[in-house]
Amino acid sequence: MRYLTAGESHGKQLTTIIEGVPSHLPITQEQINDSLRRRQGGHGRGKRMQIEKDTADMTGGIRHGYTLGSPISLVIHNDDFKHWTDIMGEDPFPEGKNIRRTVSRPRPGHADLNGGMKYGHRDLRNVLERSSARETAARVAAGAVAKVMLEELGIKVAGYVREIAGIVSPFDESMSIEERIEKSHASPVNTLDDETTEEMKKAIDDAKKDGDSIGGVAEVYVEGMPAGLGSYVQYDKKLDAKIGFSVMSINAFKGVEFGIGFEAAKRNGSEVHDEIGWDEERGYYRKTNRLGGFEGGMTTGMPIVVKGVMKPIPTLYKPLQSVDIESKEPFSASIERSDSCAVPAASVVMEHVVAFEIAKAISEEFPSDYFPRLKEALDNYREEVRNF
Ligand SMILES: Cc1cc2nc3c(=O)[nH]c(=O)nc-3n(C[C@H](O)[C@H](O)[C@H](O)COP(=O)(O)O)c2cc1C
Ligand SMILES: C=C(O[C@@H]1CC(C(=O)O)=C[C@@H](OP(=O)(O)O)[C@H]1O)C(=O)O
Repeated sequence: MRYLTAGESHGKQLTTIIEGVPSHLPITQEQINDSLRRRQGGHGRGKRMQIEKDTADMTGGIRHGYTLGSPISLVIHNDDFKHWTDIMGEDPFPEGKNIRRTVSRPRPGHADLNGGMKYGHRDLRNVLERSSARETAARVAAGAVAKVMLEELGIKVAGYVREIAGIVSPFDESMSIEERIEKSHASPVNTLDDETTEEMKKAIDDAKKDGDSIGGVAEVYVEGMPAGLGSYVQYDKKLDAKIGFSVMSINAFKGVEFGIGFEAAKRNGSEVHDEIGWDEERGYYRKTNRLGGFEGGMTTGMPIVVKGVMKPIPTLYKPLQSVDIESKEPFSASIERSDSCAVPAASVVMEHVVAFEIAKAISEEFPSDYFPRLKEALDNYREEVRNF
C-alpha cells in the first residue's frame, strides 16, 4: 500500500491516490469525512478552519460501499479557493493585467527561504502553498481508509494530546482504547483529562492574546496488534523506524519516542525492559510495556505507544525578523491569520499517518488483493503465534 497527495493550500483541491488497498473492504464516505472533521477541530485553530468544511469525494476505486482493488482517489475541495482565484487561478493575467503580488518575504520557521533557493522560486508563494499543513487533510483521508481496514482486522487506533506548552495531561494508563477514543473525541483539546483540558485551553488563549504560539506532545495508542509485524533482518524493514518516519514527516514535528522513550536514558536496564509472561488465554505477553510495543523492529503484540513533539506554530502575530529576498532589507513579518496552537489537530493527523503505516505493514506481511483472504491469513497467523 502506498499513497501520494497533490494540491496547494489555496488551490482548487487536494487529491489523494492510494494504491494497494485490497478489494471488498466495506467503506463509506462518512467514515472518511468523520476523520476529516476531527482534523479541522481543536481549540486554537485560526479563521481558515471556519471557511473549510472538509469532505472527501470518492472519485475512484470505491463502488457501492466497497473497495474495488483499483487505486482509490479522494478529492477534498478547498472552499477558500474562491477567494484566491486571482492569485491561484489558471489565468496568469486576470482582467488582462498583472495584478498579482509575489511573495518575497520568507517567514522564519517555514519552508519559504530554503524552498525558494532550492527550486529557484523567487515568488515564495510557489513554496508556501505546498509546504502548508493544509496537505495533512489529504494525508488524513488516506489514513481514514487505513483505519477502516484496521478496524475490520480488530486493530484500534487512538490519537490524543498529552501535553500543551508544558501542561501535561495525567491519565490512568490502564484506560481502555474505547475510553481513550471517546475522551479524545469529546475534548476541545483532544486530551484525556478534564482538568488539564481547561488549563490547556487557557494556555492557548493566553498565547493568542500575546500574539504568540505554543506547541506540545501528541500520542498514538494502537491496540490489537499481532506480534512480529516489521522485521529485524534489514534496517528498512523495521516497523518502529517506519512509524518514526511517518510521524517526523508531519509539519512542525520535531521528535518522536516509543514507550518511555528518552526517559530510558536515565534508567537502569532492569527498569526499562519488559519481562515476558505466558498464559493459556493470551499466549505470550509483556508484564509491562515500557518499550511501547516494539523489540527488534517488530511488534511485541503489546499496544504500540508512540509520541511526537510539535514545535509552536511559526507564524506569529508578534512578528519575527526576516529579510526580503528582493531588497535584502530586514522586515518584521506581519500576518493576517494563523493557528495559535494546532497540537489537537496534529494528534488527529498523527493517528492517521501511524494507522497508514500499520495497514501497509499488514498488507506487506499478508499480501492479498482480496480483503477476506488477507483477513483469513492474519487470523491464521494470530493463532499460530498464540500457540508458539
Ligand atoms: C495541523 C497543522 C496546522 C498548522 N497550522 C499552521 C498555521 O496556521 N500557521 C503556521 O505558521 N504553521 C502551521 N503549521 C506548521 C507549519 O506547516 C510548519 O511548521 C511549516 O510547514 C514548516 O515545516 P517544519 O516545521 O516541519 O519545518 C501547522 C502544522 C500542522 C500539523
Ligand atoms: C489550511 C490548514 O491549515 C493551514 C496550515 C498553515 C501552514 O502554514 O501550515 C497555515 C494556515 O493557512 P492559511 O494561511 O490559509 O490560514 C492554516 O490554516 C488546514 O489545516 O487545513
